Amino acid sequence: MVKRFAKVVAVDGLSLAIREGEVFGLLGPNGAGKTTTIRLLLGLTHPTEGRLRVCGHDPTREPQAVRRSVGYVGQEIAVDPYLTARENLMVFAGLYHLRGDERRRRIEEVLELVGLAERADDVVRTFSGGMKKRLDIACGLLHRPRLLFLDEPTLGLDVETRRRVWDFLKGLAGQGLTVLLTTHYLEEADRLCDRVAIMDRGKLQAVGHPQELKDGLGGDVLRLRLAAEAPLATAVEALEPLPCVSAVQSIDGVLVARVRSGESALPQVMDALARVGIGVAAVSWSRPTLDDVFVAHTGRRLEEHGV
Ligand SMILES: Nc1ncnc2c1ncn2[C@@H]1O[C@H](COP(=O)(O)OP(=O)(O)OP(=O)(O)O)[C@@H](O)[C@H]1O
Repeated sequence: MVKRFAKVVAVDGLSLAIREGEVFGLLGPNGAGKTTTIRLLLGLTHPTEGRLRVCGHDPTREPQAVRRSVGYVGQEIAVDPYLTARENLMVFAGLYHLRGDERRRRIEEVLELVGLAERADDVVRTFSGGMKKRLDIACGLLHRPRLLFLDEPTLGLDVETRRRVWDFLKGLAGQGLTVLLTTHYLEEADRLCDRVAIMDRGKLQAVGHPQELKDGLGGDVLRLRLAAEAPLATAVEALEPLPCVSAVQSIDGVLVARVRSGESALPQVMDALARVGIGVAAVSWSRPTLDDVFVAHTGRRLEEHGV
């Protein structure tokens, strides 16, 4: 599938199949094409090339059928802070043409599901960030969708609240709902998603279970901060021929080398750098992270972290 805007190819040859009941994450930096992908799936914009199907329907030709089968929760909190949780849900129920007993039943059902039944008649202004997000999600679940789209579900939430939202989303998926979310938080992709697709500049770089993607790199990742003024290109050239180094890149001023074992490679790496007169200011190594997977595919980092 391709989506081209005037000057930008927002989605470039994306091919994906999401499985029923999984939490699937689209992971990538700003501008990677994640939101555009969700807008395509919702039928809010149409592909320039290619076709897609959502719950058996073509969003371009049957947008109503797609919208009946899916729920959408945007980046911004959509609920009105001056209404109660129940009043907010009444507004959304109106959008879905739910009336009378059916409306009352569904509202009770989603309030239970998101754990807000006891706060149903409190104004949203008094809710925590996580509670507001859960109410937002409740609005997206009122029409009992099979698939829920979440655009950056924990953007701007603190770490503790973020974890609580993850647990809650895992619980929903455990009950059979399929969840497709976008994120640029590595930890979110790692902890929450059954599978992730790493996107960059509209292109799919890798798809798989987070652990599988990390294991795919093999070995350890060695990070070296060189002494001031040391030429990174020379350092890369010095390490490339070493048998213990399977790949080496300079990323944001840090030398990143993939090695079988950090501990055994380190002396050889230090020797090779010393031979070309390069000093090392700091060293660390670890098992690969999803950031390393991103680096391996794009040559850039998704998240900042030091050595
Ligand atoms: N309506 C539009 N018109 C022109 N360009 C667009 C439009 N929508 C998106 N783009 C461009 O397409 C690219 C992908 O944008 P998109 O919003 O899908 O990325 P994203 O991964 O969701 O990023 P973010 O995390 O910032 O939301 C960007 O370069 C963006 O500027």
